[in-house]
Amino acid sequence: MQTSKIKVGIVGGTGYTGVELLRILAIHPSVELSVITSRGEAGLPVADMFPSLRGYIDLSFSDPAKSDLASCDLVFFATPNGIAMQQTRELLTAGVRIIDLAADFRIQDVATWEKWYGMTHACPELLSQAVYGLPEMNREQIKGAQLVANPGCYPTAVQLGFMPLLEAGLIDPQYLIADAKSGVSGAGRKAETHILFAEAGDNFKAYGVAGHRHLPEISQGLTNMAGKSVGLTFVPHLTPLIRGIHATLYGRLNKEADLQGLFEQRYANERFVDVLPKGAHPETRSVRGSNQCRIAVHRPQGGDTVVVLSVIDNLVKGAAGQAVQNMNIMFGFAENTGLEIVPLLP
Ligand SMILES: NC(=O)C1=CN([C@@H]2O[C@H](COP(=O)(O)OP(=O)(O)OC[C@H]3O[C@@H](n4cnc5c(N)ncnc54)[C@H](OP(=O)(O)O)[C@@H]3O)[C@@H](O)[C@H]2O)C=CC1
Ligand SMILES: CC(=O)N[C@@H](CCC(=O)OP(=O)(O)O)C(=O)O
Repeated sequence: MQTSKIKVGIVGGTGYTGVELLRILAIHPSVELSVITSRGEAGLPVADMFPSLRGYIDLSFSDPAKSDLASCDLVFFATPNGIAMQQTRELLTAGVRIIDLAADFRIQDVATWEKWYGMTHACPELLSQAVYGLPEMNREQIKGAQLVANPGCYPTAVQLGFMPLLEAGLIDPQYLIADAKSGVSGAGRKAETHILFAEAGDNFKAYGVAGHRHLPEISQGLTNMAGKSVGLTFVPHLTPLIRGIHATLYGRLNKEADLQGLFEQRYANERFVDVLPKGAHPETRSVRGSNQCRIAVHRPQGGDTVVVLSVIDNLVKGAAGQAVQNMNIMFGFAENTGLEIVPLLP
């Protein structure tokens, strides 16, 4: 159990997951924020860019190339894929622990990673020591980890929804369907045409049906849960929400079971997974701004198809909140420290 404050750095403080980390860490009692980087905004007070943080954060952005990350106890990378891996070896050698919110260390098989991410991995030798940071699955390994790969947003919602069923061997692992919808903040803060208000507003579309880079990440996790290979169809959609992911998951039951009881029991001790009463339909706004995943399990008309509904806030349980949950576990803080956030309504 760590008693003094830890020094924390954030690489990528101007993006959506970066500012969400700042919102949560600004009032975390065991954290002293010491570095927040931006390549383009070095020198600018953080609160000038994000007035929501006025009175909470006095630091200015610093240039990542000139920042003293090595003096931190922990560095979060809230950067695009392929950035954290360039500095990981050096930081780990300096004794700094790392949580990467991007995908550099999420997939254990380097050939699979290189195929889906279209780049050469800078430190494949470190993959075996990276722990996949889904606490509900890997809590014990996260405790001792120096390097945590924070899960993707869709992978968090999908894996938490399928986990009880696959662990119990209740569904055919070769026939899994994840139909998932994301808010636009999932695409990040950079300017891109498809996320302009006039393109994404009042619109709804699927994308990446032929193959999205979260497919191998989700398949890897589901394979570990099932103990055998899985067949997954994953279809993401873009919705005109700012925050939120809604995953509708389908599986084929291969034996009778009390599904409601199974989910309630599996997540009974999980602070951030809420199993709703039988027949409920979780809404994205019931988790907005919070680290909660809310799940409901259905069996339409009592048939052999199980339908799981899983909602998260992509920026919190799908990114920054889960990263702080992992930090709390790594440093021996109570797992919910800084994360008791009531969702925002309406
Ligand atoms: N948005 C979401 O819902 C989720 C995002 N993620 C992942 O988290 C990571 C961050 O996402 P998000 O915050 O949305 O992205 P943004 O595009 O909003 O922000 C990216 C940040 O990275 C910084 N950055 C970009 N290139 C570099 C570089 N070469 N060196 C250092 N810093 C750099 C940018 O800062 P500057 O240009 O000022 O230096 C910016 O602060 C991504 O890997 C994303 O896939 C994961 C789960 C959910
Ligand atoms: C709506 C949207 O565009 N979502 C992003 C995924 C979210 C994300 O940030 O990807 P990681 O979790 O891998 O980091 C996408 O589909 O590319």
